[in-house]
Amino acid sequence: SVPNKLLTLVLIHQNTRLLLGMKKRGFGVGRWNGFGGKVQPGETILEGAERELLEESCVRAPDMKHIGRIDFEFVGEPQIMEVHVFKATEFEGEPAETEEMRPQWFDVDSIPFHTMWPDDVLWFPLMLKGSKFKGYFKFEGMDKYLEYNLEELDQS
Ligand SMILES: CNc1nc2c(ncn2C)c(=O)[nH]1
Repeated sequence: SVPNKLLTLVLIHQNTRLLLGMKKRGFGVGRWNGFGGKVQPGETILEGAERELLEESCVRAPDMKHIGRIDFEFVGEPQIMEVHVFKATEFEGEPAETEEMRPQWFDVDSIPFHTMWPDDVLWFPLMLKGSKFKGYFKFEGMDKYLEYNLEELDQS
């Protein structure tokens, strides 16, 4: 049994637009996604999310809130990826391209799901409407999930 790999994912959702980044290298290269990465030793998950957002997009989002957790299992890999999802509405600075990501605004009605992780189309609606959620996906390779569960959590 291997401890989960802690990862972060930050979405900036401002009125009818959503900030995504085109991943230029590494895990998920070639797909639009939120900003994030590994949580480092000695930092909280929130600190990791703030650090990755700044590193990958050049903006800060002090009002980001934890809105969900999705565990990803990949067939044949013992370590589960525990992704903590954060959402912000305000940000400071100008989104700018970095070595990791090329940021771009999308209208919430035209999110490029065909060039994103296949699970995103399932949980993005929950993220956009402000629900808190918990999910699990079992992937076989990078393009197919074999099973999943996804639940909205009570806000009360
Ligand atoms: C495997 N699916 C998936 N993985 C992600 C995502 N964001 C970061 N990581 C590591 C995502 O949206 N889907």
